[in-house]
Order: sequence, then structure tokens, then C-alpha cells
Amino acid sequence: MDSPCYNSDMLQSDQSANVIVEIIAGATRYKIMQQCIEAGVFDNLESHGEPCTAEVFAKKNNYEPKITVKLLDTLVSFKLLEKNTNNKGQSVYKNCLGTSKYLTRSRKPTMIGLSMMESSFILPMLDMFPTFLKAGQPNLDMNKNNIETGNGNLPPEMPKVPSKGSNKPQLIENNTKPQMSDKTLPKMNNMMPNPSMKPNLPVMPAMMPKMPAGMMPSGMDMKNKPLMDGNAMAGMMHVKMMSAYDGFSGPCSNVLARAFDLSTHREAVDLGGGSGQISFELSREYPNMEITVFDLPQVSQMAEKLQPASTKDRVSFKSGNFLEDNIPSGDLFILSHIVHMWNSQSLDQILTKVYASLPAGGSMLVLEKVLSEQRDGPELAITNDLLMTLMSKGQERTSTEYQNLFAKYGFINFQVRSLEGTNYFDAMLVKKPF
Ligand SMILES: C[S@@+](CC[C@H](N)C(=O)[O-])C[C@H]1O[C@@H](n2cnc3c(N)ncnc32)[C@H](O)[C@@H]1O
Repeated sequence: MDSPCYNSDMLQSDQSANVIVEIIAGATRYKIMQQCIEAGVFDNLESHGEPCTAEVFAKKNNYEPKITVKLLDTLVSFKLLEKNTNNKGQSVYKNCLGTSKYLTRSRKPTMIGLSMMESSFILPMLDMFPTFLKAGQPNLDMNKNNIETGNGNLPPEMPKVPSKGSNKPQLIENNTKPQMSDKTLPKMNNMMPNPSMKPNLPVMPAMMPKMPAGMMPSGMDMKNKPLMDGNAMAGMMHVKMMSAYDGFSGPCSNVLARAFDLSTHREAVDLGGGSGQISFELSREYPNMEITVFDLPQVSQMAEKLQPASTKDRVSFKSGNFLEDNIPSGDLFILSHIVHMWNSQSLDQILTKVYASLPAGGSMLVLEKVLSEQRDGPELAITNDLLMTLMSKGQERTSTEYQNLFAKYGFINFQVRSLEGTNYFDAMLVKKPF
């Protein structure tokens, strides 16, 4: 019988499909990683202490042996685990360095909250993308702390904070705007992966918004009746997000603190500083600097409870709303992932206040991912530009756009330093003239 005649050229699939295959594979990778985080796979490997065989690992954790081998090999192919051979010739597995540092609950800061935010908030929001595409941006307004309010099915223990004056939650009534069904409601209840980090706050019923005020598309089955003060709700939601925010800066906060020489500054204010992670790094880098982390009351109170003892002498927390209240004064302001969150009207309020609160010669350190001048990269900045627009009518900017923006308020000496690697930040510094 004739043998089949094969062409000896290299076999290659259609390369124009590569990018699509990669994106689809990325979704699968993400889902498997997230499920492993939730199931405690990385924690269990870490607590084992030494590299272990799939068989031992499965037995110890009551996992099904065959699935366990396949899962561990899959995680090796994702570069989340390392596989080596022990002196008995058996394959043994352990967490890679990054997995151990950022995906286990025994270490801080982790990226667990950030990964959870993706599945609990970003992906469900993007489920509505076809609707956004037609109807336009979701009807959000972080600036007025507009919130969707519950439909009265709150548990009796839910505090009813009276609305007052301008803080009164404003209902969003435009029903033509994107709707989310109960099924697609982002589930931020899981945003506190480490039980010790759970704030002592009332449990949110399923129908309550699960994210910061203004960060939720309108019409999410929420009706009528303002039940909570807008600021109280915003604070509560940001508390839930706090561990996620730490995941953005976790791998680079120490580098960001060293991006510029800030040693002449003595009194810094970290506006919307969340957990204070950037401030903790700045205080380590600059022993003569005292830092006030200014954030919404619930966030400040929770962050203060979680503050590492070693930072307490020079980093303090102050509660307030930077849109409505006076802000502390200092000779250095830090705005990390703040500028991109707000629309031009609110940003105007924030930057005007910062400029007025700085003495001549004072500085403002702004930490954001900067878009290339051609707006063709980096990918994280381009994607975030879209997400910010959807979530809060904010935006990402190029270096020139930042320089022009800050110049409008009187800031000079614009400097920018970009961060190598895959990350969510670059660093910019401007000065108030003498
Ligand atoms: C995206 S997070 C950034 C947190 C931190 N700066 C970082 O880079 O990790 C935004 C922060 O701004 C705070 N925030 C939002 N609105 C605020 C307001 N009106 N007044 C004070 N803080 C506010 C939130 O509570 C949250 O901690």
C-alpha cells in the first residue's frame, strides 16, 4: 500500500487567529486561577511548606487524585506553580515566587482582592457591554455620591442613616439606561478574602449595591426609598474594595515611593489613600516625613484598625470627603488612582483644593498608568480608560494631557517616570511655584 504523501513544510495554523486563541485562553486561565484562590489551593500548597507530590497534596486536602495531577500541571503551564523532580524521581510541586507572595492569604499585600474584584464586579459589569454600547455610559455620578438605593428588603439590623442636605442620595431615574438583573449583580460580598479583614459592618442583602456609590450602572433593580446617606454608602463600598486596591499597588508601592526624591517634604497628605499602603512605603523611605491618609470615614476607620504597628508613629488616618470637606494641609499631596476616577467637574474641585492647600514650593505626586502619546499602549491603560469611562466617567491620560491638566491649576515642573513591567502605575510629580 502506498504511504500517504506528507508535505515536509512546517505545519502552521492560521496566525491571524493567534490573538483570538490567546484571549480566549486568557479567560480560561483567569477562571482557573480565581477558582484555585477561592478553593485555597495556593494557600494549601504554601502551608505544606516543602514541594509535594500531587498524590500527597490530594490526600492531605481531600482532593480527587486524577483531577489534582491535571490541575497542578495546568497551573505549572500558567507559570503559577513550579514542578521539579525529588530525589525519589517523583514530580513535586510548589508555588512560584509571585504566587506565594501575592496569591496566598498569609502574605500582605495580596492580589487576591484584585482578582476577586475582576470576577465580582468587572466581569458582571462587562456582561452588560452590548447595552452600554447602544445606550451610552451607565448613568453614574460619583461626584454627587449618587447611589442606587435598596427596595426595602433590608434586614432589620441595617442602619438607616438619615439623608441630610446635599448628601441626600439621588435616585437615578433614567430607565433607558443599562439595566442589570439580579443574576448579573456584581457580588462584592466575597471581596474580603481574608476573614480577619472582614469589616464589622452590617451584612449587605443581595439586592443592595455591592460597590462604591457611583460605581454602579443605573437601574440595578434598585427602587425608590433612600435608605442610607450617600457618603455612608460610598464609604462602606470602598471598604469592601480596599483589599482590591491594595492589589494594584502591592507589587510596586516600594518602587513608587522611590520614583522621585521627596526627602525635602515633611508633611504629606495621601488623598483617598485607602489602606495607606503607599503611605506606609513613603514613611519607610523618608524617615522625616509625617503622613496623613485622608479617606471616607468607614475606609479610614477600617484602615486604621489594620495599620501595621511599625508605621503608627508617622502615618495617621483622618476621615473626610475631599469633595465636600476641608482637606488637611501639607507640603506634599499624593493622589494615587484618584485623578483617573473623576469627571472634569469633580477633578476641578479636587485639584483646586490641593493647589490651595499646598505652600509655595510644595509638590503633588500623582500615581496613574499613563497612556502613550499615540494612545496605543500600554494595554492596561487603554483598557482602564474604557473601564473608567464606564464606571465613573473618569479617564486615563497621556503624559502631555496630564501636564496640561496640572498646568491649568498653576502647577509647574512636570516630571514623569514610567514603571517597567506589567503594572497599573507610573509616577508624576509637579510643583507649586515659589
Ligand atoms: C481607587 S481607590 C485608591 C486607593 C489608594 N489611593 C490606592 O492607590 O491604592 C480610591 C480611594 O478614594 C477614596 N474616596 C473616594 N471618594 C472619596 C471622597 N469623596 N473623599 C475621600 N476619599 C474618597 C476611596 O474610599 C478609595 O479609598
